[in-house]
Amino acid sequence: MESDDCSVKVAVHIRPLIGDERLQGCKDCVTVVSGKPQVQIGSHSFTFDHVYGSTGTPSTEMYQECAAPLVDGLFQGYNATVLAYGQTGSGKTYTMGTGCGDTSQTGIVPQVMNALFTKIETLKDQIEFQIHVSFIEIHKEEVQDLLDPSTINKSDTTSNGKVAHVPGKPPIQIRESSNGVITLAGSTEVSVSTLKEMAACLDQGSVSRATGSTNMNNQSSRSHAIFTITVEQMRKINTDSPENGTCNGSLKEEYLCAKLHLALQRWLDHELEVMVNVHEVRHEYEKQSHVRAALAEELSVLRQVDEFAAKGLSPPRGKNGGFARASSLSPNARMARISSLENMLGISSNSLVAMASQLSEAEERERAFTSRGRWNQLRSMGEAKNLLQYMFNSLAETRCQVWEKDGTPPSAVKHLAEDMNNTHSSPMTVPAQKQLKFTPGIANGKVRDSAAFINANKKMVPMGQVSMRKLSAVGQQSGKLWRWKRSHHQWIVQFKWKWQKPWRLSEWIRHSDETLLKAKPRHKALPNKITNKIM
Ligand SMILES: Nc1ncnc2c1ncn2[C@@H]1O[C@H](COP(=O)(O)OP(=O)(O)OP(=O)(O)O)[C@@H](O)[C@H]1O
Repeated sequence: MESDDCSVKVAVHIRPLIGDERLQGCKDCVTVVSGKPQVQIGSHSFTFDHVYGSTGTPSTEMYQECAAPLVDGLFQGYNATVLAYGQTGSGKTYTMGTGCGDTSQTGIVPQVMNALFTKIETLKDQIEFQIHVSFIEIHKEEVQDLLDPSTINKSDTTSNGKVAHVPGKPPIQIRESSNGVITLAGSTEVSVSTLKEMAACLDQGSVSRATGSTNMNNQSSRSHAIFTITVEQMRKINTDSPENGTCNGSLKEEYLCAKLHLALQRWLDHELEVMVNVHEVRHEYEKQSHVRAALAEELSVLRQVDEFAAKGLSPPRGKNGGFARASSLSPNARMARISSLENMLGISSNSLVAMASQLSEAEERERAFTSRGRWNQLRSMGEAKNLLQYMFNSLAETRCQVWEKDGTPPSAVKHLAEDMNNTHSSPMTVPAQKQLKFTPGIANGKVRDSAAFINANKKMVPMGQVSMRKLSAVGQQSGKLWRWKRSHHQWIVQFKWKWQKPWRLSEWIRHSDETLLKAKPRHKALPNKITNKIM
């Protein structure tokens, strides 16, 4: 933790005694070791990266030291999470500044939002930003959407001013896609463009949170809450934005193309979520069913052995290894194992019931998509990426044909290619390379290897002609369901970085452009089906 390279920093925020505690005559039990980020409780010392409050660093410096670097990192392509952890009443809501009170300006989250929009203001001429927020809570092991408009509109206000959730609304599912991305399927993502709009989402979600009182906190938020800010950036081609109508037609076309790519990627993400989920849930369900069957069998053997023992008989030998193993246990060990198996089976039953309902929901959604042709053949994120790559290549080829028809590529396009090259040396707009993953393509090999693009022997083929076995061999990453583990109260604010996708898209565009500038004209017509899909 002491190394500056460590990506996890831990800070302690010591809150003062509050009214009730003073009335009860409570005394501070934590002291800060002078000049060190260290606290002492009795004879124990604990060292952290920072200590705020009490006689440590003033709390007002917490944002600057802990959260501001994360906001800067966000603009350089990093994801970040701020997590408040502590027992009930320890000050998480206060520190994060999400309560509807006096910390709504000084807490971490409002300060993050301020800094984010201040920075965006300074960059808005070069970069187009799209910002989304989502706000969920995990309450009684269920994930609730705090920004769901239907819940908010139909919700009842309880006597303590809090909004009760609409009963019957299905909780959000947490999933890990096959490429390791955790998603909250179906959570509301609100698009915001101003600080005021984002603050309204935070307020609205905070009001909707489940609350109750605990021995330590009259106004305890009885849930884990996650406020996620997603920032997508699209580098503007030049300051004479096509939207201002000051650039020529080709440049504008390029700009629209880039936007189209982004829209396509988003749409595809959504489609995939449906497909990948069914596959993953089914796989997990089957695995869990087998585990459960094995546990049930072991329990039955142990009970039989117990019955035999109670009658003073020895259990049948040689039936299977299970009887021998069970008989070798002492009566106490057998009892302990029986009780732990009963427990495990109880838990497993519950989770199987939940998974069965997830599975039937997912299958239902899958059925709703059956009329959508080739998308239903996709079984993993890898396959989808490959298909997407194929579509981008097709799009690039269309552009190639347009240019061939019009003669040499317009100079604006050359500038665009240079411009996109230059983005790789600009620290402000280039994401961390390490976040990028590359998947080999089905039709043309790697995108980077776009010699295929000019090699007529390696023709691109419509998806319908590509064997699904080949597809699955390429995109073979099996997914897992991500399980939420119960832990202490937590408060998380998350920043997700989505620059990766537009960046990759611009990489593809750039690459196609470079190829076009070098390549000889091709006369191969494009598969209409794919072109239509894109347009
Ligand atoms: N640094 C602080 N200075 C003054 N008062 C504070 C501070 N931190 C917390 N408090 C007060 O302590 C009480 C409990 O804080 P808070 O509700 O933030 O706790 P919590 O950890 O979010 O609790 P829960 O997990 O039960 O929701 C509140 O009355 C809050 O105003």
